[in-house]
Amino acid sequence: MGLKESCGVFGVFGLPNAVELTYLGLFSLQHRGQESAGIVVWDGKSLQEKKGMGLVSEVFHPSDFERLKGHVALGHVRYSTTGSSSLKNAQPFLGDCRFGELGIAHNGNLTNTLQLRKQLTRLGSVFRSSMDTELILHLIARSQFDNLEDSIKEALWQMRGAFSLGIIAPDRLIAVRDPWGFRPLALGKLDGGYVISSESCAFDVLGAEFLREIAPGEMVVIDQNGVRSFFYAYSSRKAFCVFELIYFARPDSLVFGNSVYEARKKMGQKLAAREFAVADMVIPVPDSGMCAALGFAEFSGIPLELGFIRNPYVGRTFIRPRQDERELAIDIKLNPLKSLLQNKRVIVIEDSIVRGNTSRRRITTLKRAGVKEVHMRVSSPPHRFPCFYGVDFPSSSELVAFGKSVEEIRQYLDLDSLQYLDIEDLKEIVGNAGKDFCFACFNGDYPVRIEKEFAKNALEKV
Ligand SMILES: O=P(O)(O)OC[C@H]1O[C@H](OP(=O)(O)OP(=O)(O)O)[C@H](O)[C@@H]1O
Ligand SMILES: NC(=O)CC[C@H](N)C(=O)O
Ligand code: SF4
Ligand SMILES: [Mg+2]
Repeated sequence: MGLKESCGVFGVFGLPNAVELTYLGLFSLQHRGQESAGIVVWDGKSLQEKKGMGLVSEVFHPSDFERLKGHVALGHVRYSTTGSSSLKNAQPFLGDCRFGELGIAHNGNLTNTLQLRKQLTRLGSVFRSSMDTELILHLIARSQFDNLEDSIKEALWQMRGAFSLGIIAPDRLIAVRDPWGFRPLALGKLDGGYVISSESCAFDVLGAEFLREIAPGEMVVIDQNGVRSFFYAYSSRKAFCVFELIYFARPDSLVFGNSVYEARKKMGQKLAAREFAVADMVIPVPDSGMCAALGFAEFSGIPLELGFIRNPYVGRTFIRPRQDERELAIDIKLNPLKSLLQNKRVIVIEDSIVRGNTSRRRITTLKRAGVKEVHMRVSSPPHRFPCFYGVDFPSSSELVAFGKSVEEIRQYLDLDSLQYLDIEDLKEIVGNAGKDFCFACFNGDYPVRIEKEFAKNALEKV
């Protein structure tokens, strides 16, 4: 995992070991964000927090579980998309207002960030972070309503773009999904309490029961009286992020009504249905190419082999600043199995090619291992446009497929052949002809308008 992620949100209501459970939940969501992590707990009097830079295992220590006690907790793992990767921007983001202390955990990206920041600054708001997430807290605090739930609603009415939120308040946990439904968020039950999570895989680990996904435009309030839910807004256009199914989410999660594992296998099957190359074996690029490769091999009858051996101790390849160090890190992560590959014609299954650096390097190492022909099959269409909804994809000019035909990409990557998943096939796999999904990074059709001047560091300079 590494090049592109989204954040993870996890919360617990009504269980005495809420912090431990949230820690375990965040562990299962680690693939969604590796820059910083945090947990906030309601201890009956106030909100207590622990946040830090790095992985969940690096941020929390046994002593934190002694100090942080309570039955309501909210956690977050961050991959920055608005604002720098720094401690001031670690989440959940806390603030004290007339409704008491609030903590917000956000997955997504607001698309009217600059407009809201200008508006709030004019009203006298003072900011502590450079995140879009902080704007939400200010909007709630400034609401005309005299109760928290209506104030949150009023804030939500002013927000555009992608936001799956967990909000912790005195004795309350609130979960919200934006009306387009860009990012996932699910509700579960554990013993006498409730849990919310970006992905259902975290429920399985805790032994929690998956109740349902929170719906687009829905707000769920959990307190001593149980669970209440209502719709605060409606959009006829839905925009579930199709890339959650292709890459971000874990295969053992259920996202947007789809089993991620099954969806990925089908992507592989669709690729195989259009296959023309003659090959000795199919090899996945671990980790995320695995499920599609299974589907491809099953459909085509070409044997599946583990041509790349994964070093389980290598995580984040992208933090190496220098190109030569990056290449070394890529090589350390996956090593081609020479004895298997020598003189063979292989079909390599990858889930996506973004900048092309990783893929180019992988192909070089395969050739060095003696592979005769490398045919690459990608279980997504070519990435030609940036994402503004919670994934830090590079600008168009950095995308290897931008302005290039598939044949030009093939030449650039030095492949014997290259095929991408057809966008129509992808739409068929996700159901309802893809009408409820966002495909903007593939086709440039942005479901929610983007501010022209937006940049990841836009609030850094204001
Ligand atoms: O645009 P490129 O530079 O060619 O990179 C594309 C690769 O990056 C991602 O994998 P990554 O190694 O980050 O994580 P994974 O182990 O989860 O697949 C993705 O799955 C591709 O394999
Ligand atoms: N990837 C995300 O969901 C990021 C959430 C929020 N926009 C931030 O930058 O912190
Ligand atoms: S642009 Fe791509 S990554 Fe971003 S929300 Fe849409 S489908 Fe997902
Ligand atoms: Mg990969």
